[in-house]
Amino acid sequence: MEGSVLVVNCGSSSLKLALYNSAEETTPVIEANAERLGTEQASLSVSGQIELQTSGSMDHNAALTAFIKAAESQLKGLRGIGHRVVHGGESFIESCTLDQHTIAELRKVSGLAPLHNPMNLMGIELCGELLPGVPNVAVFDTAFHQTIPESTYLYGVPYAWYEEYGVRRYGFHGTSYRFVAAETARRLQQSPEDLNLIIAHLGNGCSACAIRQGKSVDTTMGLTPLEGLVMGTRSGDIDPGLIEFMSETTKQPLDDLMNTLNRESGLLGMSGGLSNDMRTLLEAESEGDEAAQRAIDAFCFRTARHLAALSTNFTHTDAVVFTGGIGEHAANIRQRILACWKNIPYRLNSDFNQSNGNETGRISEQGTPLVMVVPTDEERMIAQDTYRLTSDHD
Ligand SMILES: Nc1ncnc2c1ncn2[C@@H]1O[C@H](COP(=O)(O)OP(=O)(O)O)[C@@H](O)[C@H]1O
Ligand SMILES: CC(=O)OP(=O)(O)O
Ligand SMILES: [Mg+2]
Repeated sequence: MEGSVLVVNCGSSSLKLALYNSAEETTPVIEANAERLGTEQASLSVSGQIELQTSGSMDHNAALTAFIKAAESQLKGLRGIGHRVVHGGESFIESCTLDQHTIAELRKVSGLAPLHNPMNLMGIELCGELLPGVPNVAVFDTAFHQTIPESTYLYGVPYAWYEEYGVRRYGFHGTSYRFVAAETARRLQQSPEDLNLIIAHLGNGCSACAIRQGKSVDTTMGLTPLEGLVMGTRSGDIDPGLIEFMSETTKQPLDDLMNTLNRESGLLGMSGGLSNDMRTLLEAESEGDEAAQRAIDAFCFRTARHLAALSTNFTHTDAVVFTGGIGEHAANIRQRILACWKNIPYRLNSDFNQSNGNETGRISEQGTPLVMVVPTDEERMIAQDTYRLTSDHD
């Protein structure tokens, strides 16, 4: 398929941009990676044929604007722009092209992914302004989880809440799971239909997913990307009664409490405000910081507990796969998570683990249950869908 496609992947505090010149390309011609957005320590780095390096105070909008300006000549005559959209609600079950009507529909579910959908919509609008006339495509995190059965996606609440308000578990990071499941099968030289996988996507947002024969059957995130594992700034699972208790005790309004659960909890909150970033916490821990250790220990235990729970979906698990920034790079964290999972004899090969996987991505000893590291590539998936949904000729 002809023409170039730009991919805009807005995470909660990151922005990944990639420009592809054809649908068959596995590596983009230009890549940009912005991290720690919304803080004083934000940075934007680029690889490929443009010059751009910025750091300091920067948000998603400033990073995307700087990139589009710097890459102006390469972005001429784009075939399409693919956007990651985290929450598609019940209306969007697969990738689609965007127009005023679909954008208005998306706005309605924005409150269900407060750290993401508003940024995703900002990216769509900014591209419409700075790159007018180019078709925009939305690729949803929720789409891959459409195969989760009702018994798994329902909460133990009145059924009318689901029927009337769409209260159910949706699941996120689906584009990542779609890529990693296919890539794992390719590396194992097996068909995805022959594999039962548990994938842990550990980045700023963290979730895990049970994939049976290529299809998502269970995942840890829910109605919103707040449920499940301990994350960078998000609490993950809590007792819902905690909200009433804290509201009555501290007289904080609901908005403030939700803000704390989304933006000031997780690794950041548990480390007493030290950091939401695993690299910083590991460094602090190695220097004897007890708060960092406490946060990391809780992160590892909660992750192991959820991975073990997901394994109830299978009679046999073919592989546990780590992905996302932490999953792909933090050997120490992978080792500690598996050490917390005591009823299965996972045994890592320390050379494989330290090098983030052998040639196939294996990190466990041969002859022991298979554990792998498989780097995700959400951008490539988004590019593929964008090529498919836009035409060869304008
Ligand atoms: N070498 C590393 N060691 C430990 N943690 C890492 C490393 N590289 C990245 N990370 C962590 O990965 C997380 C970001 O993950 P990433 O998947 O890139 O983010 P996002 O969810 O925004 O896409 C941060 O906590 C960061 O500290
Ligand atoms: C859904 C989600 O948590 O995304 P991210 O990891 O990019 O924050
Ligand atoms: Mg991410």
